Amino acid sequence: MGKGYKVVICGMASVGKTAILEQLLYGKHTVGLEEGATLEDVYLASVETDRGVKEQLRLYDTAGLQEGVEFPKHYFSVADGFVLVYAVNSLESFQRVEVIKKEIDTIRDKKEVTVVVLGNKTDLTEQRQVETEVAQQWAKAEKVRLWEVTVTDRKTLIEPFTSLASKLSQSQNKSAFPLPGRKSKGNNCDN
Ligand SMILES: Nc1nc2c(ncn2[C@@H]2O[C@H](COP(=O)(O)OP(=O)(O)OP(=O)(O)O)[C@@H](O)[C@H]2O)c(=O)[nH]1
Repeated sequence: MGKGYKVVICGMASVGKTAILEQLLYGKHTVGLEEGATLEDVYLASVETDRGVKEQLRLYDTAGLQEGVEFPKHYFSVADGFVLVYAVNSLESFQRVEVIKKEIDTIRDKKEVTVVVLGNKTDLTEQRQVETEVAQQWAKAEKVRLWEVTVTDRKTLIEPFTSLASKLSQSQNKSAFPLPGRKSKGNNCDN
């Protein structure tokens, strides 16, 4: 078992942050049910990386951001990673993710953080306001990975969190004990 990582889930209100976590971890969210707005909840998850190692993630489900309210800065000091969530049926929620990503970039000089982006609610095809192509181009320019997902299909949620856990463990291993002066021969034993 590896060390734990703190991951903050953020985005506008009602994009499905809580639903994603409940569905991913317990497979039990029923879409469309009215839920109270989140203040902050912490979920503990054990996620398998692409190397087959289990990593502990502490997932902080944050309060949905309201119009004109900034993302609380104290999360920046605790987070090892971020999951930015928008809903594909809300252009405003995508624009909000763009803003949060810029804010995260301002702390990157001081700290290494991993960011992944989820475009949720793809089942609402008729209501789509954010095109896949536009979102993916933005993600490419920002050098982050973006997945379109829907809580109605739990399978879509697995890969983003596996990828996140893998990136977190890679980046921390990279920075934990650098070996000055040694060059990788491409086939080194690191496990
Ligand atoms: N159709 C559809 N509805 C979804 C999906 N994901 C979430 N919802 C619904 O959207 C509503 C809001 O979901 P929440 O998980 O409460 O959203 P949130 O982002 O945690 O909201 P706050 O706690 O206010 O920040 C709920 O009724 C969910 O069932 C989805 O993929 N498709």
